[in-house]
Amino acid sequence: MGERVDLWAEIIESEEEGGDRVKDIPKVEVYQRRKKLEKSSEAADLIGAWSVKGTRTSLINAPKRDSWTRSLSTRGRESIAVGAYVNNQPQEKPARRKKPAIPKGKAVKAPDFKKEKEYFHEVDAFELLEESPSPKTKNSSTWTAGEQVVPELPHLSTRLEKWLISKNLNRPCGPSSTLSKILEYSNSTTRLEPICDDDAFDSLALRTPENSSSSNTSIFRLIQSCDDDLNAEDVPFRKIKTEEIDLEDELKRLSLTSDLISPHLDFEKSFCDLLSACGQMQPSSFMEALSKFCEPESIVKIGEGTYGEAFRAGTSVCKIVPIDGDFRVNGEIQKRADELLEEVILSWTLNQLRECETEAQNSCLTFIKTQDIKVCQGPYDPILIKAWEDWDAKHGSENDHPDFPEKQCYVMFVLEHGGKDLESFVLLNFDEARSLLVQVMAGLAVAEAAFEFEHRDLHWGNILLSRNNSSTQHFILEGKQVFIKTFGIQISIIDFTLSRINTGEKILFLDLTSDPYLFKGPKGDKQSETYRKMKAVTEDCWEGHFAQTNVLWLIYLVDLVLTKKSFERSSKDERELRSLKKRMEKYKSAKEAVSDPFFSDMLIFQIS
Ligand SMILES: Nc1ncnc2c1ncn2[C@@H]1O[C@H](COP(=O)(O)OP(=O)(O)OP(=O)(O)O)[C@@H](O)[C@H]1O
Repeated sequence: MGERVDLWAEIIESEEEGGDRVKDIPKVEVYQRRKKLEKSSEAADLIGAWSVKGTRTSLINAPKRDSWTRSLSTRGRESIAVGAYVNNQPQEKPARRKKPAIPKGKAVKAPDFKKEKEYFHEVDAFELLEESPSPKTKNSSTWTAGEQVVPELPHLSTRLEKWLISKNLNRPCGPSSTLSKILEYSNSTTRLEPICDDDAFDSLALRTPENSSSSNTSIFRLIQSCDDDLNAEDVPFRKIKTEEIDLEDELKRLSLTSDLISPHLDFEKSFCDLLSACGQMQPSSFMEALSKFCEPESIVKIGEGTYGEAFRAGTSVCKIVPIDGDFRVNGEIQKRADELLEEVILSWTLNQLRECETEAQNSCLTFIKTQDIKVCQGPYDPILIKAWEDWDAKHGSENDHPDFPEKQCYVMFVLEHGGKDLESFVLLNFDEARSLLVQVMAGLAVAEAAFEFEHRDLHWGNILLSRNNSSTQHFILEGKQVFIKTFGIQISIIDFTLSRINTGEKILFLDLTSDPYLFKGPKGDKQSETYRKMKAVTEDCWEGHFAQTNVLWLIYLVDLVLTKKSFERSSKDERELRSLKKRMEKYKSAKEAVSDPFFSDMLIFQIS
């Protein structure tokens, strides 16, 4: 147990002595959209304020990713709570910065903040002045949620947050429940309804624009259950519930152990939500998590990205992404729990497309299957380090050697093995090339129809291919059953970091305006040009739905097949590809492209 401290005394002391220091801390903005960071200036300042740990490099002196290829780093995933908006029209291109419409046919109820306001007034009145008489709260923040504005940030949370941030303390999630419960209250902008029903997580993972109701906005505020009989690990989602909090009691127990305190209230909440979304009460060790999928000794590294290291574990692939650390990894600021939470939700949402029930309106197998997601903690296991070093010796890693401290946290995505990426996959003939194009196009069309999905980063590293014995694949697009000729090729789309989706509850997207470097890739390079075209199409309104971005990536793909992939083909085949590309330029969505004559003899519509 850590040393006992008097929390209020420390808060007061830090506000009195360290006024400047507190001022230097980034202001806590609750439930507001994240401020954009210019990579060069503001981000650098922010990074400078953090402690940056020296990183070891790989064995082979491979070139590290340059700033352009590393450009994902400053992106902050943002989301819009669908329920907060009232525009119920089908989505057209919205005006710049206008909030997008919610899915069709959903009644929207504006959140009721009255109760919270009353509640916080009560909290403020609750002898806080008596307990902490001197310092004044200088900055009162503004909460925004949809169109609602609640102009008072509760006194309690403001001061606690500042103090905690200034302490930069560690935050093991589980035991700090006393504080996190209070934070939960302080940060909440939605009704404090219990979410102890069995469907709490189902509603998070399985809601679609078609079946969602606007009432369940509280699903992102899961609090861990403290039931003693729950196994700490792998708690089923239905066991997650809210607790009734006796605030008076909590305040009386505000003398906390210093090693159980979060550095950031919102951060703590995100981390807890992330754990909840992964069905955990606390992070697992790597071995605990990995041993469910394979003999740990058999683990081999198979690939790497800017953020993720991919390992084969049995028949699955584990992509490990470090999070929340205060030092850079591979030259990049580590992603935060809230960003990963969104990627987790996005992955589970896309998984729903794999369910091919009779009443399904949209279904396909094109997006990689997410089998499990776990939060892990600890340094890299020696087995993983060996696998990393073996790969480095063979391929020369662009990433840093994985030296992580005891408290490092990660998200581990357990995915189906999707095969080889398009960059290295050898297409044998025109039929295989057509199969690639039609499957990507149909998959995007299905995801557009189901979730207004846009991938936004469909370069050849994010399309995996494998061969199998089947000749067709089943899709359902807006209720229509379609069989697609595959010529024995199976496509899997991965990496949803930049993707935009409407889950029915929320619109999840990444504000790419915060990453100007993404649009500064080399002139004439197809991938860089595609980012620039996306920017033109969206007019930097990244939260909006512009299915045309999917078409831009399809055009990129046709270009790539024509210019970068060599396979057996005739000049007629090339002509067909070129005219497909031309026609594509007129389409506004992948759904429109389905009816292109290029694909007609590959699609077999089932007449019901
Ligand atoms: N399910 C999978 N099956 C096979 N290989 C995979 C799978 N997932 C990832 N990989 C391999 O790992 C590499 C890195 O994965 P991914 O692109 O998802 O990581 P990332 O860090 O998000 O990348 P980026 O740099 O684009 O952000 C891929 O290019 C691929 O080679």
